Amino acid sequence: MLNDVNDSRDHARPESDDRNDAIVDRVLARGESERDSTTVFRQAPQPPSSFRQGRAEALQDDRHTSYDEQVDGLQLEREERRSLQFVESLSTELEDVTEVENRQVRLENVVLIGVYPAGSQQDGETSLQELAALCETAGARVLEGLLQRRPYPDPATYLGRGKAGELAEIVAETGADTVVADTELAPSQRRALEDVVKVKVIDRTAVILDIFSQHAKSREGKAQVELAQLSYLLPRLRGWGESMSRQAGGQVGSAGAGMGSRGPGETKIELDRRRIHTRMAKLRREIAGMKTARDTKRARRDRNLVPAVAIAGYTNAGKSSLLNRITRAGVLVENQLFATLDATVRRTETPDGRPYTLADTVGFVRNLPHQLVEAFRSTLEEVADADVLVHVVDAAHPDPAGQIQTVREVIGEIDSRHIPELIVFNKADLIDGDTEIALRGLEPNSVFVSARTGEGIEELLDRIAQMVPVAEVEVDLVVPYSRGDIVSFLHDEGGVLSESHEADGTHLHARVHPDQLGLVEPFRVGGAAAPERRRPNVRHKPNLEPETKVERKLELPRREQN
Ligand SMILES: Nc1nc2c(ncn2[C@@H]2O[C@H](COP(=O)(O)OP(=O)(O)OP(=O)(O)O)[C@@H](O)[C@H]2O)c(=O)[nH]1
Ligand SMILES: [Mg+2]
Repeated sequence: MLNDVNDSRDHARPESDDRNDAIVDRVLARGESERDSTTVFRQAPQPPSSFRQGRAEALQDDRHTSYDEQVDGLQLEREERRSLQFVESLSTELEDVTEVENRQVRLENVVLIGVYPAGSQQDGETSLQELAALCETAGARVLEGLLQRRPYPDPATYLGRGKAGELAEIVAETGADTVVADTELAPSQRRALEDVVKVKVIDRTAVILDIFSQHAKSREGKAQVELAQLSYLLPRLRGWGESMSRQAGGQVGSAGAGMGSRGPGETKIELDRRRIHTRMAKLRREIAGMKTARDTKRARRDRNLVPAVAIAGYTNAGKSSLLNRITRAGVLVENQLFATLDATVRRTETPDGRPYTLADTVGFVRNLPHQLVEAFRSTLEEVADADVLVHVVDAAHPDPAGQIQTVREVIGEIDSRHIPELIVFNKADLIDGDTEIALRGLEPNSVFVSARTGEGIEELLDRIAQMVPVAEVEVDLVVPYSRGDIVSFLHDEGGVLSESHEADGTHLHARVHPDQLGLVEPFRVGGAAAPERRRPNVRHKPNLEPETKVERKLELPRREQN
């Protein structure tokens, strides 16, 4: 776990204050000279607690989480995760401050790199900010971010030759031990870049896989992540072991081996391909088995005709917070990317008392590794099988349109574009009027809410209620000619499927809302109800209290009889 054994740079580092000053100086100097195509947006690292605040876009400060705290049943898990982050020293073991400094728990200090084509600097920066948030979520500390403007990445070293040399200097200056590229690197690019910068090089996909492997809790989630990691590693087997052992000094396979190498770590990497294939096949079988159990559960829900609403959206948009706000479910809320990996399903009701299920789901992210989409397909089925998608968007994010597009792409990948979608802009407490107008222009039918303040939640619930399909019952009726009011009522409500006029009255085959069953009951023939089916809720009137509704229906025939 301790890296002082292997890494001589640690010993050579100045005291942290000096180090900060040096980095501040360098960043400022670079900012002034605005060296050609390299942008450095990263500020100097500060002490861990404040380091997180007000920077990487996906992360906000944690000061206001108290309302989550009250309802969150998973504080323990949260504490456990927090303890993984920013562990600076083993202060209980050693008294001497300087020694403590040197005996850092292995925690990566990373430098980020990205390449963007001319004209998309903003995109490049947003993406790099997000990569910073991802790295921090994985437990690393981000020292610097470099962007190079190039029409396309260098096929050999990703960054151009010259920039790669500059990167090597920065890595040496900052004492970084890992470089993270904002892309999916080809295995050969990674090796070539490692040879230049002399430290471990990983890519965005490896970071995301690492977060998933740290956060996976359920058996199914763990199996899915391992499968995704193995399929990512397979084409990268050659050369990986060699560069890893160079970096980690031969330490392999432990949780301390760092980002990109946890989970099925380096010991597994050394397995030959065939054994990896065997393992993958086994995982696939296991996942398929677990999927059957999940399907059964869902089928049971289906039989009860409880409509399903899935909360989908970009990672960190506030999906779990919304679920908590709506159902007081106690779902883990974290100012972290991919806090949620297992779908949580809760039962709740519309304001007029119709039950539906509400599922929290895994967040999406740009360039979500396709191995993960593949592996999480069964979890994503919670989305695919939903009757309504509540698509949560972080209103305060710099690029909400990009997030919406990314989420819709993934929704498309799992063949779910046909599901009615409600766009919900969350974190309304953080935006000003102009932003709201712009967002309304982007998505005119959207709802604005704040899971934090509760603003807009009632409107959201009404809108969901309008979209939740109504379970309907098909009935056969013989209505005496004296009760033409019933026949016209059914016609008005649009539920008549067939109608014929016989000697004993009007024979009707009709679909009725369960609330109307009492009304038609006296005229039903054939006993048992025909199978129920769902259809879109076109007739539902959300403002009607249940009592009023029943009254109205009972009154209607009587009144019109006379
Ligand atoms: N200001 C503000 N912050 C919010 C609001 N809703 C959620 N947050 C914060 O946003 C962060 C992410 O919230 P989560 O509910 O974990 O987001 P998520 O979409 O479930 O994220 P993943 O599970 O990681 O995909 C947390 O720090 C929340 O406290 C809101 O309405 N206003
Ligand atoms: Mg969540």
